[in-house]
Amino acid sequence: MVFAKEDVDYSLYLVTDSGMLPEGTTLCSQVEAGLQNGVTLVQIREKETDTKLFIEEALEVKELCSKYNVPLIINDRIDVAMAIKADGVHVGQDDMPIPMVRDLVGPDMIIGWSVGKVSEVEQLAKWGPHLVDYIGIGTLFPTQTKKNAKKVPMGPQGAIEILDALEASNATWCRTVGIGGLHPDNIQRVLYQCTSTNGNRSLDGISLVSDIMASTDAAGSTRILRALIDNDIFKFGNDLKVGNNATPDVNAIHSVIEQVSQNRPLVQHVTNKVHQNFGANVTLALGSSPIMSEIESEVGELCRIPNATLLLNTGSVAPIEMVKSAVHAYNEAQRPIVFDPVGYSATTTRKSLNDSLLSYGQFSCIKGNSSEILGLSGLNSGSMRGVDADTSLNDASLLAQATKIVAFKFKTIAVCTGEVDYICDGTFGGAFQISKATDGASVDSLIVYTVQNGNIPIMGDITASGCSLGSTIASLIGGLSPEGSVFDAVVSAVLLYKSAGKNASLSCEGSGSFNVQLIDNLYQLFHENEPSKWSATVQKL
Ligand SMILES: Cc1ncc(COP(=O)(O)OP(=O)(O)O)c(N)n1
Ligand SMILES: Cc1ncsc1CCOP(=O)(O)O
Ligand SMILES: [Mg+2]
Repeated sequence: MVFAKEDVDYSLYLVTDSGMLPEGTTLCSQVEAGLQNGVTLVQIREKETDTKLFIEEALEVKELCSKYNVPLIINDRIDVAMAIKADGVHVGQDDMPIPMVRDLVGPDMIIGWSVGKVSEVEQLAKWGPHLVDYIGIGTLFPTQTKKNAKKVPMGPQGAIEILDALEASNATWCRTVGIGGLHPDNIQRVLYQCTSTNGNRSLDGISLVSDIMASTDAAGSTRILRALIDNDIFKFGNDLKVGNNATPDVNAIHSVIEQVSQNRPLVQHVTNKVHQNFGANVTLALGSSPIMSEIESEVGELCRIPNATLLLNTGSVAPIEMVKSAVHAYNEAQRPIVFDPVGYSATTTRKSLNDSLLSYGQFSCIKGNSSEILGLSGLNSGSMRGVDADTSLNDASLLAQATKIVAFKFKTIAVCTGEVDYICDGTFGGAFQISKATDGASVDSLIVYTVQNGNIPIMGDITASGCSLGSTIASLIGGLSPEGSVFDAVVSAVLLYKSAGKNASLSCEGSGSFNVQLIDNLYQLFHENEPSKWSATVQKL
């Protein structure tokens, strides 16, 4: 044992598989390319290899690892690990029980365990610090590498539950890596989102097989992974800076509207049928260009148009593959997405659809009614009648807490709508730190803002009024110049929408003319750009 357990660097953990080597490469050439370019830990995982060959290969890889001063872990085969004096072993839930493994390998060898459930964390905490040294949390995303994987991919939210369980059981010694379907397009998002709710813990690294082992340029692939982990390239989310979280003043709001007027964003709507026409008119009233496109092959072009923004309203009937392509394209182009999880938890179908999209992308803003935000926060499974909010849940402190949880869990700006709107910025400026999470900044330390303008019950008498707040937020975020503040844009959008709604409610004659007057008022308030005259108010809770 050359490595002190506490010094092991888990940040880029390569697991091997000779079954996927590209022509002209070998197990050793791929591992060495990884080691030369930033792999910090290696596991030999050769499911199809006979013992004799396994040992020969393990000894060769051991020599390479020693050359680069990187520890070597053996998968499944405790006997081989002991025979070749590897630095550690990795076992899963169906392999040899951990206490037996520790008895065999002694106190110094690193033991890794695959974990996918909170109960497994509770078990490792009961065993105490001398049994499991690190866990592989997964399967995070779908993967072709692990044959007959029993577990449904857990996504970042599943990993957060595991990190929370480690904190709850005070298993401070146990290091963590995520595994399963990890590639350059998702690792920064995973590292960013996967933090414990108390802000103390994030993943210590990522573990992967195919991205390096199946690569025709393993050196180049490793360099990309390394740069992403080290945050040298910052690639996910949007290219807009997040504000300092002070309550936006009239000047800040004026500036947001001015930027939108100048930049005239394209707002791609993937939304439900009821919202399509009204949402397009709201977008036009705000000096922006709507496009109600659900054509998969054009999202790549649309997201690259300057100031393009995606409003994703999951009441949509667009095919899930199209929606995923759109999320992927906008994330890759670093353009904002506003996510409206319509009817979250109203049915199991909607819940799993929304959960799968949420695990698939990074969203600049998540906007929902009280039932949707409560459901997403996990504080309430969301008693929803259809897609309308359950107004019996309008307890201010509960809604504020739910808004904070959603903001923190998804590292987004969360908006919970109702008579009072709650807004919370949980983005931490887009930064992530391996192992350090948010340095103790927790759900509880987030600030919630409320936007009020009295009750406007007629808002509920027209269709798509909630969905069109989504269009408004998307226009204002999308219209920002690079130095603009996303938080200011979200608050401005909520203030603008509530002020226009109030004005329209005072002058209309019924729901029909309210519909028209809401658009008129949005148009007038936007083009006048005198936020000091707006009737809605924002304050820190
Ligand atoms: C780092 C890491 N995490 C998880 C696994 C999976 O182990 P297991 O569940 O035993 O499955 P197999 O790898 O044996 O198929 C791993 N190997 N490494
Ligand atoms: C071994 C293992 N355990 C859970 S997923 C997985 C395979 C990960 O492979 P890839 O990085 O190619 O998705
Ligand atoms: Mg195993």
